[in-house]
Amino acid sequence: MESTEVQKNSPPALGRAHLSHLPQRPPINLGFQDLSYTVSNGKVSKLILRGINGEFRSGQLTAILGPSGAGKSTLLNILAGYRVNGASGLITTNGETRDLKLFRKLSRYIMQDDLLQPLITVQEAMTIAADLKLGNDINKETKTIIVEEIIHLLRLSKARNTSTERLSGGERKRLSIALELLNNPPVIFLDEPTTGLDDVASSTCVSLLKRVARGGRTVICSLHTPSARIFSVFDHVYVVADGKCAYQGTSGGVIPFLKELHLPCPKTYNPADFIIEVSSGEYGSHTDKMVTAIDNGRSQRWRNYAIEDVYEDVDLEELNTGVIERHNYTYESTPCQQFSVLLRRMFLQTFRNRGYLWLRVGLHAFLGVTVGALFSQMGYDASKALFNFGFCYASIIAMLYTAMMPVLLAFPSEVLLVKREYFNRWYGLKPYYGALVVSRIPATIFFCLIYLAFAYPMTSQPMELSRVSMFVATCILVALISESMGTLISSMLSVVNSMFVGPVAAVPMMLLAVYGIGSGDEAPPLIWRLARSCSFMRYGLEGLIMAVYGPPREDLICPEEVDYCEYKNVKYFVRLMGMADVSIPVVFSMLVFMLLAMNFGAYYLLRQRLSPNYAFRAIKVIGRFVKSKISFTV
Ligand SMILES: Nc1ncnc2c1ncn2[C@@H]1O[C@H](COP(=O)(O)OP(=O)(O)OP(=O)(O)O)[C@@H](O)[C@H]1O
Repeated sequence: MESTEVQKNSPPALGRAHLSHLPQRPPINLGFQDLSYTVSNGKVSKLILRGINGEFRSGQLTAILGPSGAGKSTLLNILAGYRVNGASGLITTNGETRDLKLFRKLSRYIMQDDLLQPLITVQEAMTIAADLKLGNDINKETKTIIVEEIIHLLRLSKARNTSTERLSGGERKRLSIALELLNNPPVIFLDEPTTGLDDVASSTCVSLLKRVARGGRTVICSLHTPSARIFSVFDHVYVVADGKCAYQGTSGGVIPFLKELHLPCPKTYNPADFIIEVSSGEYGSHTDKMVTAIDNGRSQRWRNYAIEDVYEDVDLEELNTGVIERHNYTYESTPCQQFSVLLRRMFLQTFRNRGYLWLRVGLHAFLGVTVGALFSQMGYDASKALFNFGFCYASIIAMLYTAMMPVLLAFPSEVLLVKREYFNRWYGLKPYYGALVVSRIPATIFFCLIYLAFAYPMTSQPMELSRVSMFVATCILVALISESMGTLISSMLSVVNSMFVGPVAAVPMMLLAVYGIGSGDEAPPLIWRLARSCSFMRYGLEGLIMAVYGPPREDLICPEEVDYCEYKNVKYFVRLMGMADVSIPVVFSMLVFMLLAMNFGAYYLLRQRLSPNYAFRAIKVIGRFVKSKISFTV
């Protein structure tokens, strides 16, 4: 109903005016002078950008071209503020020194790899992004109109109900751009937006970017080798060669520029290919000549050469009023709104992943039945008390692995997505992390219950409500802590490293949980007692033993065929396990404390991964230095 209304409202012709409902932003001209960038990998430093200059203007579509390894991505990363350390020189916005913090709020960076949230449709992705990025100041109807305008502009109407993982390469690229257009950023950086697209898709994508630029935005793309047709669409071309500026001006100015340097472009040749080949040294070393002719980017001589497309009609003032400082670039939505939108998105993705959900249901049921069968009816059997202890131990190990492993597998990829959204200021990290934790709780509880629904009755554990609740609560807490431990580990590591570190880090936890058990009242040495108090598995095990054997419990039943049952008396058994002094409130307090500590740790590491503080940057530098010292050249 709503969408038909919007379609009726949406203007038939597409153009700049279509984005009329977007929040207004001031135009930004981005300049840089004597920009250099050095990377140091411990042993040697490498100068990648060498004192280059340039200006990228509002309303124009700019291409950064150059041979492979020339420094295009580096320049883009530095201008976007994605890389800061090692850069020197002056970067300006509208003639004033760039305030990086403010600039980050103004600009959006669309990376090459088109990371998109899975399991949601294009329409849902746009609506969720609009809720996050446009906040409550804009009403629902206006948000719908904005979403429709952008969907039309980027020609995504046909794919609106397609899930993001089923989109074609071109559609993914256009959706990435559409998502970032929602709050009308004045500066948009795109790292190789045409990579992986065929000629037609590349051409469509670049034409759309030009229309976006015409709306008063500064659009800057790094490109590899554009076709002649695509090349001619760009208003401004900036060629990087060996870290220096080899040309800056219009695309039409390339041939005369090279002709002046006695480098005539063959008639049938693509000027983009030709200038890249010349600057990569294929026709001899002409780079220095080009750099001198363009004064390493200072010369504006070719800036307006043969401009065919007159865009004075674009009323930038009308669309973009005010100066940067007058705009409020804090998050458009409150942390509570961000939390609720993100939670909605996470629940939607969880429920959509039906196959995976059923797999987990099946695996937990299988595990419950297997463990239940292995320890069948041992709960009241005095001759099998030690085995029943084994059941409790097996249960916390099952909770550890079933909760931690999925996180270790999925979270490293999720971090890359979060990095993109966080860098482009969709939301703050606190609402994101809060939503992440809350969204996982129902599934974790549900899977725990499936396991216990089989394992607990099959092993004939006591059916008193208080004991059942305590057993269930302990298992759930252990699963939640394990999940947070998975997040903590995988927030900093790749999938491969997480999958190695996670299980290895769990081993000491498991060993410490049972260290010294069986020695009765005799306490282990202080150091081991301290180490044991760091293991959440220990408290988990104590919680489960107290749930099944804690006082008041009558003696266990000694089967007739057994002559003597040493552990008939539950109190004696508990004392022998070294758990006579275990206090249930302490066990639960420690589990809750460890859950909080693990989550704070995971949040802190995630924050450092996304925006490292000085200490973490120093650790990274030291790490790289150590790595370079211990690396051997074969
Ligand atoms: N952290 C780093 N350590 C060492 N060298 C680096 C680092 N980052 C970039 N470089 C080097 O800097 C040069 C420029 O890299 P950059 O990625 O900017 O090139 P590019 O022009 O985008 O290349 P391509 O078109 O192949 O992507 C390359 O030679 C690259 O090896």
